[in-house]
Amino acid sequence: MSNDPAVEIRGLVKRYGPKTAVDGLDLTVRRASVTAVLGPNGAGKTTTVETCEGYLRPDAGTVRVLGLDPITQAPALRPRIGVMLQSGGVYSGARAVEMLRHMASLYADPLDVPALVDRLGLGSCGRTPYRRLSGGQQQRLALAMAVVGRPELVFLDEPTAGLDPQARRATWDLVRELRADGVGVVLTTHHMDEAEQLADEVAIVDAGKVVAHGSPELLCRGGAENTLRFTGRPSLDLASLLKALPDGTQAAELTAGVYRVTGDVDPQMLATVASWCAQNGVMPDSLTVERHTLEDVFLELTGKELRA
Ligand SMILES: Nc1ncnc2c1ncn2[C@@H]1O[C@H](COP(=O)(O)OP(=O)(O)OP(=O)(O)O)[C@@H](O)[C@H]1O
Repeated sequence: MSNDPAVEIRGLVKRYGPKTAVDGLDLTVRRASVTAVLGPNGAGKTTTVETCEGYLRPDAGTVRVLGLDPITQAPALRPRIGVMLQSGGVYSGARAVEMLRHMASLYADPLDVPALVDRLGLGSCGRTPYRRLSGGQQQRLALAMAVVGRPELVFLDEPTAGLDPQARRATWDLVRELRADGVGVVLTTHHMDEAEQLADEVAIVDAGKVVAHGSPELLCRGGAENTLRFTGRPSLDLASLLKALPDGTQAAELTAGVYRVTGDVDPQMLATVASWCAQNGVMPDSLTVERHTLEDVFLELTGKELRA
């Protein structure tokens, strides 16, 4: 398999009239990995993904998908990618399984349609016209259509929005299998747990730019300091504790006997605090490490106000 990136975006700009939806965005997506694109409403995620899919022409910058230009080399690219749109993109009168079979027939080496129908729980609605499917069934059919051709790369726009927990799990399992089979997956989501569960890389987009990019672990470690809390007797001498800890660490007594230490919380810090407690005859009733979640990092980077 090629080591070239699955997607390479440099300086992408996309405007709708006076509105700049994407504003100089850079992003590289590796092959055989799952990249989650997160961002507030209107951040430019769908616009970016649709540019990669060849539905939108960039106003500036370059986009390469599997090494190809999605606009000028669309005929070569289309058979190699799978696309699941937010709106489904399926003819409304078509029956679910017929549609999927038709899609499969367009590819040289498609997945087994009955097995896929079974996987995604679409068996009972196989003869139902698309417009009569429930929202969740439409989502699952759109996902099946995106993957049936065994693409090298799939774009999934909010694949689990509105799905029940079972369908969500089935979708996650399918995404993990795609990655294991060497498929690159780019998904947009508003579910932080989905990104934490599935993504090898997370790109946080705000106001048309990538404001953070890395593994969920890296973002949670680097984006914000973590916290250690412990309880002991009131009025401990925190100045002496801070002397034992690295520069930049902070400590506070939140309420009588409840302490918070903020900084680079690692095993060494934990050991230092425990040893300081031992030297000072303090028996902590509790000692907990509070890690920042992806949601904390997301809110820190993109703010807490609602977007228009
Ligand atoms: N066809 C269009 N015409 C005019 N403005 C548009 C069009 N499509 C998107 N926009 C605007 O561009 C900006 C980015 O939209 P986009 O759909 O890419 O955001 P998003 O990050 O996918 O949002 P969401 O999370 O709500 O799906 C928004 O301000 C949106 O209103």
